[in-house]
Amino acid sequence: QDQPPDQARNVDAAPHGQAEAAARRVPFHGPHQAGITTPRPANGILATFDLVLGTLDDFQRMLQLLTQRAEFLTAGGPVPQRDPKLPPADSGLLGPMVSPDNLTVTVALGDSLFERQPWLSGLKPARLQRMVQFRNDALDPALCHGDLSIQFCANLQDTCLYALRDVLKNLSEFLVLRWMVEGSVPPELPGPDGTTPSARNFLGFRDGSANPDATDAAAMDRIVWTGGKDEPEWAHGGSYQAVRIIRNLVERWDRTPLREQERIFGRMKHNGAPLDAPDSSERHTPDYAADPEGETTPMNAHIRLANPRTPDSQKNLMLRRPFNYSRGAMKNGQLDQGLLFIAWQADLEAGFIAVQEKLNGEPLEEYIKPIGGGYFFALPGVQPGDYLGSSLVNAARRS
Ligand SMILES: C=CC1=C(C)c2cc3[nH]c(cc4nc(cc5[nH]c(cc1n2)c(C)c5CCC(=O)O)C(CCC(=O)O)=C4C)c(C)c3C=C
Ligand SMILES: [Fe+2]
Repeated sequence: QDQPPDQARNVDAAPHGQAEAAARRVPFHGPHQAGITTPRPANGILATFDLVLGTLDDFQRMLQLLTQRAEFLTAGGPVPQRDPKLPPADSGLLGPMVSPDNLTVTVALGDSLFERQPWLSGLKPARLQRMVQFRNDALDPALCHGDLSIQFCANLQDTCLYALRDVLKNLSEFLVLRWMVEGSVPPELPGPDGTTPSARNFLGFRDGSANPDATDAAAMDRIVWTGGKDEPEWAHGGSYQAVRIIRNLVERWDRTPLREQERIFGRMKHNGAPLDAPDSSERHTPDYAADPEGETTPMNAHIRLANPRTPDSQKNLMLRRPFNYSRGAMKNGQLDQGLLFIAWQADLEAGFIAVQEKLNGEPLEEYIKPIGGGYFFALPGVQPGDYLGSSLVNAARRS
């Protein structure tokens, strides 16, 4: 239903005909948090925070407040009007009526929180650890780690920024912003043949072609959601988040022959098809068994290293949900562009870490430079009336 433009700025700000998109909601409540297997909208922010907490009560209060703000932001509604002698209730970025705009707010905890807070001792998810440097990394400490990560995704970047500012304002007592990266992806829209091509990254290749099907609940239970006796009971239904800020050396890439670019990824640039079936489509499954020496798809091609498609490599699957970022120019005159890589998995070691170890030394390294990121654990989902992380707080009270 149309909103008057002066009442709903994120409807007003949307391109003509997009008002319906601004009114769309992604349910906040459920067995798992939204923003992981839900469709990726065009914009995202990954922000991490250091927490200022004295006691477990503070932690509980912080989680309750964060849940309340996320409930409001993802559902939308009128902004309370206050006495003008007081600061306004919000930033005003979206006007007096906030539209949900497909916003998701996904909350995850970092290793440092569990290591520092005595009342969380013994409750850390089994695979959560501090990200260490891989061989091609040039990590900037100011862009790494954090006690808490919040991923904001929405149709419009204004909506993500509004949500971030709302959280900063309402939780200023507990949260200190550590670093953040804003990203975007071209909208994934069905083409003339009815199929939906994956968005392209800043190296010009389709990204996401071989992702597992996020609508397949059984596959997600296996690949994305934590469970099983290895993990503490409170953590069931969560997911490990691997975040990497990966610069793309785009000037060097743009001077690289097309054939070489395609051999580096193992896919055709124009349609994303694997090299062994160049006229097929990005959804075609490559047949590496028919190419044991790597004559068609080099053995060190990115996709072949990342997923050799053997029975054994099934355990290394993950769900990638990245955004492109562009942050203007660097002092040396190069573009500051790259991939805000975000991957979700049930087992961080078998997923991201094992795959990154296989990718170490790949030819793509000449064109990319990881500069930051961290590992986090997304809390299980929340039901109405409850708050995010209540299972952890209850476990901490029992221990
Ligand atoms: C450790 C995990 C991975 C990192 C880091 C990574 C970085 C990275 N990837 C691209 C571009 C593409 N990646 C593609 C496929 C792909 N990548 C990973 C993992 C990491 N990538 C996996 C598991 C896969 C799927 C492999 C498969 O199952 O066949 C592709 C091909 C299209 C697709 O399936 O998405 C591209 C293109 C960049 C640019 C990058 C760092 C900047
Ligand atoms: Fe990749």
